[in-house]
Amino acid sequence: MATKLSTLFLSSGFGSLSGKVLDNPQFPYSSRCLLNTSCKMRPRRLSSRRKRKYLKKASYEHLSVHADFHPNDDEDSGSENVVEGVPILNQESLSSAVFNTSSAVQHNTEKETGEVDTEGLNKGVQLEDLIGMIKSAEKNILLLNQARVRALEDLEKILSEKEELQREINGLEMRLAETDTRIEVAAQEKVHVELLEDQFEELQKQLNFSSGTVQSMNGNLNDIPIDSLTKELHLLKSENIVLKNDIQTLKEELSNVKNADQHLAFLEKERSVLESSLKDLESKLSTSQEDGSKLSDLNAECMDLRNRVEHLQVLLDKATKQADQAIRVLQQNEELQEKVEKLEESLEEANVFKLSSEKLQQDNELMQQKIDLLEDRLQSSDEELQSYIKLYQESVKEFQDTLDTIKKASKKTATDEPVNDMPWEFWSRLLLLIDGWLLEEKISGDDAKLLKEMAWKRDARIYDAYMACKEKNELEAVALFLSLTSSQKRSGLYVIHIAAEMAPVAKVGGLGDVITGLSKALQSRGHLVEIVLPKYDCMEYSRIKDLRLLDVVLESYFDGRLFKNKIWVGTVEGLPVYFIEPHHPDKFFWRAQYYGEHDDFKRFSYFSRAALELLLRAGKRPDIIHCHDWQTAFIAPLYWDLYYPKGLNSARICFTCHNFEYQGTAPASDLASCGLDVDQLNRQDRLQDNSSHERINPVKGAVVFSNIVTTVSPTYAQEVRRAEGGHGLHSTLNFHSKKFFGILNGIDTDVWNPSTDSFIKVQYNANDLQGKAENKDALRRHLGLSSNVRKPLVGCITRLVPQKGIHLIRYAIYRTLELGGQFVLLGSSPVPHIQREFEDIANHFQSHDQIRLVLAYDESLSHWIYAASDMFIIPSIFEPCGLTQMIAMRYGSIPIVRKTGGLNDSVFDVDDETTPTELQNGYTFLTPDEQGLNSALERAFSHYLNNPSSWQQLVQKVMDVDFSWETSAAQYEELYSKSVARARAVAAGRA
Ligand SMILES: Nc1ncnc2c1ncn2[C@@H]1O[C@H](COP(=O)(O)OP(=O)(O)O)[C@@H](O)[C@H]1O
Repeated sequence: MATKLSTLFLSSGFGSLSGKVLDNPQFPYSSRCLLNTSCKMRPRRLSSRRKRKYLKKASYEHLSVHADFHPNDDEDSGSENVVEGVPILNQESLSSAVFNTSSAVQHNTEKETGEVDTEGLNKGVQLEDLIGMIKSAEKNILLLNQARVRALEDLEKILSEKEELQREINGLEMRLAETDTRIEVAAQEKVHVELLEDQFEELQKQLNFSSGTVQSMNGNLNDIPIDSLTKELHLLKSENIVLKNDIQTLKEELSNVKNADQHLAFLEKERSVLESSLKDLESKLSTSQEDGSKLSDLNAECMDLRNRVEHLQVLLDKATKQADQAIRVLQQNEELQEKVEKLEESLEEANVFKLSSEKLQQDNELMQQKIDLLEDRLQSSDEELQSYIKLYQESVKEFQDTLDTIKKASKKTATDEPVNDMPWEFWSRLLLLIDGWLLEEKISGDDAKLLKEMAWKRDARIYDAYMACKEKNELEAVALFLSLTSSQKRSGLYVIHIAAEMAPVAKVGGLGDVITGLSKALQSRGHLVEIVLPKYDCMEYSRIKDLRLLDVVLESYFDGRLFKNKIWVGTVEGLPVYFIEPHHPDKFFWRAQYYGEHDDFKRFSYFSRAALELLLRAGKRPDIIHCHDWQTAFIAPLYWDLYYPKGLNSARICFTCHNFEYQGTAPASDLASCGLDVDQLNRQDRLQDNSSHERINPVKGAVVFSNIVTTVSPTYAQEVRRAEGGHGLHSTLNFHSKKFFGILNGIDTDVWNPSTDSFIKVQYNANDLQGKAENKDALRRHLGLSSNVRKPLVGCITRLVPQKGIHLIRYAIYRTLELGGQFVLLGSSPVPHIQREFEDIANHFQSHDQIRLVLAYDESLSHWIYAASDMFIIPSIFEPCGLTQMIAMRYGSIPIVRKTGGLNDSVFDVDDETTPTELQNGYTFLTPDEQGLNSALERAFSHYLNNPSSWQQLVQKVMDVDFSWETSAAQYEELYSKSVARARAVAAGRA
C-alpha cells in the first residue's frame, strides 16, 4: 500500500510537486484527454495549425478546457450569446464547468496512471481541481462585472437617445401647430380673396356699365361732365390695378397654402415614422431594462458563485491540510517500511549466520572430539597415529565439504557476493597462481587483469572455480578460469540507444519497433541496454511504467545559450528509458505529433545534443552509443567533436539508417545551433550534402563519423550503394563500405504473437487455425463486409507514401474485387493529395460489402487485420526492410510482395524452383507495375481457391518461420564487440 501511494503521489506531483504536475504532459487531466485522442488518431494527419491550437489549450488551459466558454479565448467566443456586443455568459455552462471538472479530472487521472482509485488520488485530483476552479471562477466574476458595467453604459446611452427623440417630437409638434395656424390664416385669406373677387366682379360690372354709358353719351358730350368721368375712370383703373395685384397676391397665397398642405402631409409621414422609431426605442428600452434585471440576476448568481468559491477555498484549505498530513504519513510509512525491510534483512542474515555457525560449531565439536581422541591414541601407538592422521584428513575434507555446502546453501554464496571468510593465504595463493599463468603466457594480460580483480574483490565465483579445479589438471583449470572472464566480458557491453521513436510509446513506423525489439533481444543476451527519447506530449503514457521526474535540471547548449531540461525515467517493455523534456521557448516536443514540423531540424539537433549532455552529466561509460536515422545522426559528429574531449570517451558510435530517403538536409548555417563548427564540417568529406554545397546532410555526417554503420537488410545495403538506390549517398557509402553492413530486422515475437495477442478476438496458433477463421469472420462483420462465402481476404497496413507503391495498392483494391476477393486497407498519409485520393476511394466503397478502407492509425485494428487476412499485399517501390510481411506471416497471412530490399530477404516465392522448398513462403514479383502485381495476385488467388489444404499447409509453415530478433541481435552484438575490441586494442597499443 505504501509503495502504491508513493507511486501515486510521485507521479501526480502531489503537494509540493504540484508545480511540476502542471507542466507534466503526462498528467494535465483535460489536456491529456485531448492529446490521447489526437495521438490515437495518428497526429500526423492533423493540420499543424490545429495541432498547435490543441497543444496550446493542452498546455495552458487545464481546467478551462472543461468549461463551455473561456472569456479570454477569442476562438471560443462563438459559443457565447452576444447582445449589443456584450457577452452574456451561459449560466449552465458556467456551473457545469465548475461542477463537472472534478469528475473529468478523476476520470482522466485513472486513465493516466492505470491505477485503481485510491483516497490519495482523489485528494490529489481535488487539490488541482480546486485551484483551477477558483482561477476559472475568479475570471468569470471579473467578466460578469465587466459585462454589467457595459450594459449600464448602454442603458444610459439608450435613455439619452430617448430624450433627444422626445425633443425632436416636441419640435415637430410645435411645427405642426404653426402649420395649423398658417392653414387657418390661409383659409381666412381665402375667404378674403373670395370677397375681393366678388367686389372685383361688381366693379367690372360697374366698369362695363360705365363704358356703355360713356359710349351712349358720346353723342351728347356737351351734356356730360367729361372731367368727372375721366377722373372716375382713372380711379376705377387704379382700383382695378390694385385689385389685380391683390388677386395676384391671393393667387400666390393660394399656391403657398397648397404647398403648405403638401408639407403638412410630409410632416404627417415624418411624424408617423418618428412615432414608429419611438416605439422601437421604447421596446428596446424595455428589453434593456429586462437585460438590466437579468444582469442583476447574474449579479446575484455571481454572488452565489463567489460564496461557492469561498466554500471551495475552505475545502481547498482542508484538502491541503489533509494532503500535507497524507504526505507526512506517507513519509513516515516509507521510513517505517525501510526500517522494516532493513530489520528483515538483518534478521535473515542473522538466521543464516546462526544456522551456519551452529553447524560449524557442531563440526568443530566433532573435530575437537576426534582430535582429542587422536591425541590420546597418539600416545599409545605410532601405527594408530598414522591411521588417525588419515582419519583426521578425512574429517578435514568432510569439514571442507560441509563448509562448502553451508556456503552454497547460504544466501551469501550468491555468485557475485564476496567470500570474506577465507584466509588471506588463500587469496594470495590465487593471485600468484594467476600471475604465474600470465608469465607463462597461458592467459592474456586482459584475462589476468580481470581474474586478479575478482580475486582482489574476493569474488565467490573465482573461489568456486578454484575449489572446482582441485581435481583437474592445469589445462582444465585454466579453461575454467577463462570461462569466468569470457562471461564477464560478454555481459560487459553497455549499449545506449538514442532515438526519436520507441514502440509502443512513441511509434510512427518500423523504427519504433526496431528500437524496442533490438533492445529487448540485446538485454536478454546479457547486455545492459538503455534508451534516450524526447519526451513528446503525445506519447502513449499509459505504456510507460513508473514514470517519474528526476530531481535534476540538465542544462544543454543551443543557439548560443544554455537551456534547461527536465529528465524523466520510466520503463517501457522492461527497458530503462530516459525522457528529455526541453524547456525551450519553442516547445520542441509539445506539438501533438512526432515529425512533420517546420523546425524538425532544430528540434532533433537540440535533442541529440541534450542526450549526449545527459550521458556526460550522469557519468555514464557506455561501450556503444547507437543512434538511428537523421533525427539522431547529429550524435556522431557531436560525440567526436565536443563530447569525447569533454570526457565522454568510452563509446564507439553505431549509426543505423532505417531509410535513406530521409536525410534531414538543411542550410549549412543551421548546424551551428547545436554547437557544431560549420566551417569544419561543411566539407565534401564530412557533412556537406553531395548534391548541394550550401547544405549539410546529417545522415552523411553519421556515415562519416560513426564506427559502425548499418542499414536494415542486406539487399537494401546493396541497393543504396548504387546510384539509383542511394538517394545521393551511394558514393559516400561505397567510400565507407568497410564499416557498412545490412542486418535484417526482426520482430518482437512477444508483441506479435497470435497465441497471446489480446487485441484479436480469438487467440490461435499454427496447430489450431480455427481461431484465425473466427477472427476473419468477426472482422468482416465489424467492417460491414459480407461473410457468408469463402473468399480470400487481402490485407494491407501501411503508411501511404510513394515508397509503398501507391498506384499498385490502388490497383490491388480493384483487381481483388474483380478476382472475387475482399480487401481491407489500414493506412494514413502525411501527403495531403494522397490522403485525399484514398479518401475518395474510401468514400466510393463506403458501403460496399467487399472493400473497406480505414484511413487512420490504429494499433489494435492492425493486429486484428493481420490475424483475419489470408493474404497481405506489399507492392513497395523500395523497402529498406519492411516489418509487415514478417508480422503477417506470424499471423498466417501469406505475403504478396515486390522483390526489393528487406522483402527480397524475407519472402521467397512458392513457385520459384531455384529457392529451397523449406524457404518458400509467399508470392513475389519484380517489376513494379500492374502486370507484375497481377501475376502474383492471380497465382495466390488460384492457390487459395483451388487447393485449400495446400494453402493451409502454407499458412502453418509461414507461422513457424523464425522472425525473432535473436539472429539479428547476435549480428549487432558481434559488430559491437568487434568494434569495442578494436578500440581496446588500439588503446592498449598506445599505452
Ligand atoms: N495505419 C496504421 N495503423 C497501425 N499500425 C500501422 C499503420 N501503418 C503502419 N503501421 C505499423 O507500422 C509498422 C510499419 O513498419 P515498416 O513495415 O517497417 O514500414 P515503415 O517503417 O516504412 O512505415 C508496422 O508495425 C505496421 O503494423
